[in-house]
Amino acid sequence: MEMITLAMAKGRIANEAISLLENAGILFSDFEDKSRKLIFLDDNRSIKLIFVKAVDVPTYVELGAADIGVIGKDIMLEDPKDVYELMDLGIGKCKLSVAGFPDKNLIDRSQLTVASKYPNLAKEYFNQKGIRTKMIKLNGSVELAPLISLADCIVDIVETGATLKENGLVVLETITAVSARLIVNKASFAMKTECIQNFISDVKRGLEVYS
Ligand SMILES: Nc1ncnc2c1ncn2[C@@H]1O[C@H](COP(=O)(O)OP(=O)(O)OP(=O)(O)O)[C@@H](O)[C@H]1O
Ligand SMILES: O=P(O)(O)OC[C@H]1O[C@H](OP(=O)(O)OP(=O)(O)O)[C@H](O)[C@@H]1O
Repeated sequence: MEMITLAMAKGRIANEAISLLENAGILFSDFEDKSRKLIFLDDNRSIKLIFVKAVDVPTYVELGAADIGVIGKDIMLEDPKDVYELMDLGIGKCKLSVAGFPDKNLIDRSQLTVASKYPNLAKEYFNQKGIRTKMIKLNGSVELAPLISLADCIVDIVETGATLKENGLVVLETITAVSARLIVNKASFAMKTECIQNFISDVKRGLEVYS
């Protein structure tokens, strides 16, 4: 049988995705969360799991280095790629939000300095509201930016809200809900149709058990 290459990022999404695959009968018995290994085969040797950085997952899939990927919708919105987005996996749930100090009325402002890991998405969001932005692209600890007057507000992921709370910030606006998606390389979908369809049916079944 043909092998499918599946790309995902280590960390929170991988742990949930591997449990979901287990429910679908796709077992990665060799997988260890703490391992530094980057490639794992499933027990049936039909899926090759490769670990890449989250923002690189769509690139691997677009270029065909992976047939399938599991990736947060946030990453797809920030940097859309030419791939099929076939399924909402319902894991990695969080919200993309505008956050800042509770007393800031941002709606009245005509120009804002915004810090974010998602500069394209954030710029478009404020543009649609007629607010001009100076975007500051950060790669982590985004909540720090308003605290040290680097930005008026941030656009970032909020899950429990603990990071905002501990830093004296609040959600000012919710942009969109986010969850992990299954994306597929277009040529792979045409050439490995049966394999990929079988994988998707397994995952759908796994989702029913998982949820
Ligand atoms: N706190 C969170 N709760 C739930 N899902 C989250 C949370 N933070 C991020 N995510 C989702 O999980 C995906 C991967 O997040 P993760 O933190 O593992 O990646 P990253 O921060 O880009 O990676 P790295 O830690 O390597 O910089 C995000 O793109 C988003 O869809
Ligand atoms: O609402 P919460 O449950 O607190 O989760 C939100 C936090 O999780 C993510 O950060 P991550 O852990 O990826 O760290 P980072 O600062 O390196 O991006 C996100 O960027 C927020 O900072």
